Amino acid sequence: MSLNAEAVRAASSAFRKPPDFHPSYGTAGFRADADLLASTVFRCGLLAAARALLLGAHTGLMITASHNPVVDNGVKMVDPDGGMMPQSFEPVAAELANCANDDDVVAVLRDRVLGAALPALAASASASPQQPQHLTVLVGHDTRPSAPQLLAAALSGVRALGVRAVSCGLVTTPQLHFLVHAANHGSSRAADGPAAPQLQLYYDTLVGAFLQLSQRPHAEDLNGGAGSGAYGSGTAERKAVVLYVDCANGVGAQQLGPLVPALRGVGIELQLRNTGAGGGTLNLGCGADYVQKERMPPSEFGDVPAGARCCSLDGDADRLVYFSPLAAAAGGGGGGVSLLDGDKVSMLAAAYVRDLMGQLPEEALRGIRVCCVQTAYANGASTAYLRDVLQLPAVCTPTGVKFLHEAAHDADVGIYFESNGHGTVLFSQELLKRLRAVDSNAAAKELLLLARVINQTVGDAISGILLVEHILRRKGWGLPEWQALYSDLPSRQVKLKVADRAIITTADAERVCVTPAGLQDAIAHIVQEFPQGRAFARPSGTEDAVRVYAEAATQQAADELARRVAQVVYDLAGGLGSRP
Ligand SMILES: CC(=O)N[C@H]1[C@@H](OP(=O)(O)O)O[C@H](CO)[C@@H](O)[C@@H]1O
Ligand SMILES: [Mg+2]
Repeated sequence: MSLNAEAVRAASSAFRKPPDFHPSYGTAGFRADADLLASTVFRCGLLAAARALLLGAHTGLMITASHNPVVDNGVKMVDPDGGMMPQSFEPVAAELANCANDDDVVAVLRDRVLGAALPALAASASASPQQPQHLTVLVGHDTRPSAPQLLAAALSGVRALGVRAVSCGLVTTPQLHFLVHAANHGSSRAADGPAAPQLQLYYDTLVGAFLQLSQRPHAEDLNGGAGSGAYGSGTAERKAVVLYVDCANGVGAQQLGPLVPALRGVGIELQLRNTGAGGGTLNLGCGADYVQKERMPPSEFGDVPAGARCCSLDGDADRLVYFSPLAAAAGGGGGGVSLLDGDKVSMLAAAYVRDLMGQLPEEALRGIRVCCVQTAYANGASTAYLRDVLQLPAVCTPTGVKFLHEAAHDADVGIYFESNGHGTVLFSQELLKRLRAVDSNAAAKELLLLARVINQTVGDAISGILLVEHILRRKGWGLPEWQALYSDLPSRQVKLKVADRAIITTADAERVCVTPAGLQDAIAHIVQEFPQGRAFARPSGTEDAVRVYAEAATQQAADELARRVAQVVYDLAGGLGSRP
């Protein structure tokens, strides 16, 4: 087998890179204004096909810009295990995306991507599974209007290397990751690759395990079931719970569809809002990012009563936050929300997993490590709860799921969530083996089912809803009891523009600025004026902006701390526009 340079060159010529566009592989892949992206997505198609060839396995591509505005789009690569492409491959991905012309595309692909592997591929037997026609790249996309055009670019890139391209159509990002994993593992692995995506397997796995958990005897409620939860006190008689779901006018609306009847059968009534049917715009005034950052109920929630149980997904349904609308102030001013963000989901999951692990026999636990992974954005109160109450080890990584996921993999139970609601719980193969060996133990059985409810490839809002609802039901809790696990420290996030955000470099999981000179000293100097103060600044990996985070003892102090830190960033890092 050799690279058909002519086929690549010819296909590439239909997807020219705009000369002034210099894409970089950011926190979650390439993202930009959708009009700029056709060449990038085409080249990611080449790259996903090349990775399939290099690894002799099916790979994936997801076209989405997640929580970003509808005019943006983006592309993320999925590896055969359903995880993200390794970070070591990012520089060459960026190099390929930045090639100025078709000849350079061919050269980078041949020399830098396939280079070392081509002789081995050529030497492989003719019927080998590495033959391109036996390998598939699964391509999914979200609801953005630019999706069809970018999908065509992706398919063309994959096919230029002779690899099969299969469109999965409209799917959530976590579903695409799941499908890629399923295509490479277990009974669904077809010799010729998956001809059609197996979404049914996704629902059967997650929802099937959730329903099994729901049927388990309720007498095992871990806290005796004394909460205010709509599930009642753990007795057989349960009231139905209503969960209002903000789908961000994104792909989650359609993909939650199959859950509605399934969950109704076990007393959970999903009320889907912002499904796109009402003409709303993707992520505009709605979605997990909006609710988490603005602390306001999303659009289409005007009639939802104060105190109701609500959650919010982002545009590609890999983030989840819960919330409850607060009563509007007298005089009509809109009430905010009582927010249960990714940190709260993480602590709920950690507390629950810890309880279950405590019920396992000694032999199952020997040498097993449970760990929680957070970023610098995690509320300080959650980190303190983890350390002082749960007494679980905590790891802090840079922003971006790729970092958290990797760190979580180092433990046997790795619980990771970003504050914005992106995360999951990973179980090691060793722990699953031990649990199977003691599966007459009720807690072991429950952990095994949880490992199926929880998407093991990537953070997943659908899977997150099932996890949270299961834990609340088991504990007999409503949102107030969950919220009371710990009280968040008041915090504020702001962003500002600078001439070149790359001049800000950081260390210590982004909690310290290394450059420009003097910035860290200035931030440290300001922070010490604020009781319980903590603040940091870092360049965004998805937007042309610098983000500033601050927390302090009062909201007013957190706001002031964020403003003061934004001012020194503006002064020392080339701020644009008016000074904060
Ligand atoms: C503060 C914040 O929410 N940052 C987000 C945002 O990254 P930035 O690098 O901060 O732009 O988008 C990422 C991708 O969705 C997400 O992983 C991350 O948590
Ligand atoms: Mg997302």
